[in-house]
Formats: sequence, structure tokens, C-alpha cells
Amino acid sequence: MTAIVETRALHKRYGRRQALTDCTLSVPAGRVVGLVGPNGAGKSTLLQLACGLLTPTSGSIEVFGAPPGQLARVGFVAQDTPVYAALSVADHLRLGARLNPRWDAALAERRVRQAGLDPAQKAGRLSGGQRAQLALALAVAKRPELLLLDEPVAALDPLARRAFLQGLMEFVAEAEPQATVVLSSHLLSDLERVCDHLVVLADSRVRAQGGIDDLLATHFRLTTARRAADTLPAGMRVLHAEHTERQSTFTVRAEAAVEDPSWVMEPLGLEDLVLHHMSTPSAPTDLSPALEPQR
Ligand SMILES: Nc1ncnc2c1ncn2[C@@H]1O[C@H](COP(=O)(O)OP(=O)(O)OP(=O)(O)O)[C@@H](O)[C@H]1O
Repeated sequence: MTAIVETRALHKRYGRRQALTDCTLSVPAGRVVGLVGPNGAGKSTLLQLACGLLTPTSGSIEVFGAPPGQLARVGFVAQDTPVYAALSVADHLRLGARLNPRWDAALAERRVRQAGLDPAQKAGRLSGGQRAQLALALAVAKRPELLLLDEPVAALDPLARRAFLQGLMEFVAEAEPQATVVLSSHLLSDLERVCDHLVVLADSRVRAQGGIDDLLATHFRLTTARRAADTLPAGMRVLHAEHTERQSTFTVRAEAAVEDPSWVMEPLGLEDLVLHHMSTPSAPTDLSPALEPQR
């Protein structure tokens, strides 16, 4: 599978602050990728590196197989959804049409209408959520092959959020050529609805990555009579262990559930999986061959 974004041993430091550490990841073509992680994990930094607004301290990042910067092919909505305050909504659409060779005017107008924005209103007078809607309409109307969205729904009310995610799915379904989307969010339920691939960052490092179905099929909670982690079958990687006097609970990665009458092995839900990887500083990077995207 072709990688649209590929990083190798990517490091980014701001002064003495490490924002990304040894980050090796791959975003396969045509996926909708959820980028999750606690505040300060490095999500915005990664997205800004991918669109060429930042340069790596060391390591490499490639987008479409080349250094980032092919702006006509990339749509980016930054976290603070910048707009030109003195320009109206309609001015923004006109500017978009001038600057972007593949501009889809009908789509831009439809999205602005659906978001209930007044074309005559100055962007500086829009609410935070309305500004986000405008920025999203502009990004999608570029018809980008790679759409990078930094917390796009954070400022939206629940109805607008649902409408936006619906619009995003329509964009992905209709995009020609095929589009790849990376969106960061703290709203796991939204990501579960729209994403088919996940990257978990914590503490500036990649903690887990892969297709959501693959991740869910290989993470389990195992409850047994108390036993040591090293007595579990080989091939079961223990990510976390908790013991009471009589019982042990392990979070494990395994190729498949293993039947054994002496334990209960349940699949881990996406939220638990993500929270586990986010909250375990020492958790190893999930880059085993089994979860690496197939090429
Ligand atoms: N311009 C900057 N100068 C100095 N440090 C920065 C700068 N931008 C980000 N950082 C630091 O880099 C780290 C990663 O920040 P980043 O904004 O990428 O995280 P994030 O995962 O997007 O966080 P959030 O979920 O809060 O938006 C943080 O420790 C942050 O304080």
C-alpha cells in the first residue's frame, strides 16, 4: 500500500522542548486517520511538519514521496482556524477560487450554506465555530489529495460536528483522485465513527498505529487467577498488568484470542485501547510487523 505521509526517526525540538521523538509512522493512501494523544503530545507539530510549515530537527518526513510542500495537493486547517478578519465569507471563497487550481466553487458554496454562514459577513465577526466551518469549507473545496485537520470539530456544537463529519465522509467518498485525511481530535467516539486508521501519540512518541480493525483484533483484556506475566503463552505481549490478591488482569497484544478455560479473554474497546497507550509512558511503540501497514 502506498504511503502518503511517511516519517522516519523524526525529531522536532522547540528550543529545549522535545515535541516529537523518534517518530516513525506511515499514513497509507485512502485512509481516514485519527491522530490522538494527550495535550502536548505532538499532534499539531506532526501536522505542521506534514504540510511544510515546520522543518524537522532531525529525521525525515515525506509527503507524496517527497519533502512536504506540494501545497496544491494538501488542505490544512490549523487548530486556531485562521481567517482574514476584514474579508467577508464570500471574499474568502473568491480568494480560494483564485489561489487553487482545482477549486470546487459549488462545493464551497454548498458547505457555506449548510453551515448557515452569511456570505456577506466579515470573517472577523464570525464565532469560533463559524470560523472553523469556513476554514473547513475552504480546505475541502481545494479538493486536496491529503487533508490535514487539527482538531477540526473542537469548536463545533454537536449538530454542526455531526454535519461536518458527514460532509467529511462525503468528501472522502467522492474525492477524485482518492483522498487521504488525517484529523486530530480528543473525541474518540467521533474518530471511531469516521476513521479506519489510528495513530496514538503520547509524550512526543508514537505509541500505537495501524488500521483500527487490526488494532481492535489484536488487543485484549485477560483476566485469570493470579499469575505472573511471564507465565502467559509466548506470542502474547503484555502491555499492562494489574494484580489483586487472587486475580490478575493483563492488557495484552496477541494475534488472536486464545481459548483457555482458566481465563477470560475479552477484546479491548477502542477507547480503552487508546487510553491505555496514552497513559502508559513506558508502553512500547506499536510497530511490530503485524501492525505495520502492508505495502
Ligand atoms: N512554538 C512552540 N514553541 C515552543 N514549544 C512548543 C511550540 N509549539 C509546541 N510546543 C511544545 O511542543 C509540545 C507539543 O505541542 P503540540 O502543540 O504539537 O501538541 P498537541 O498534541 O497538538 O497538543 P494539544 O492537544 O494540546 O493541541 C508541547 O510540549 C508544546 O508545549
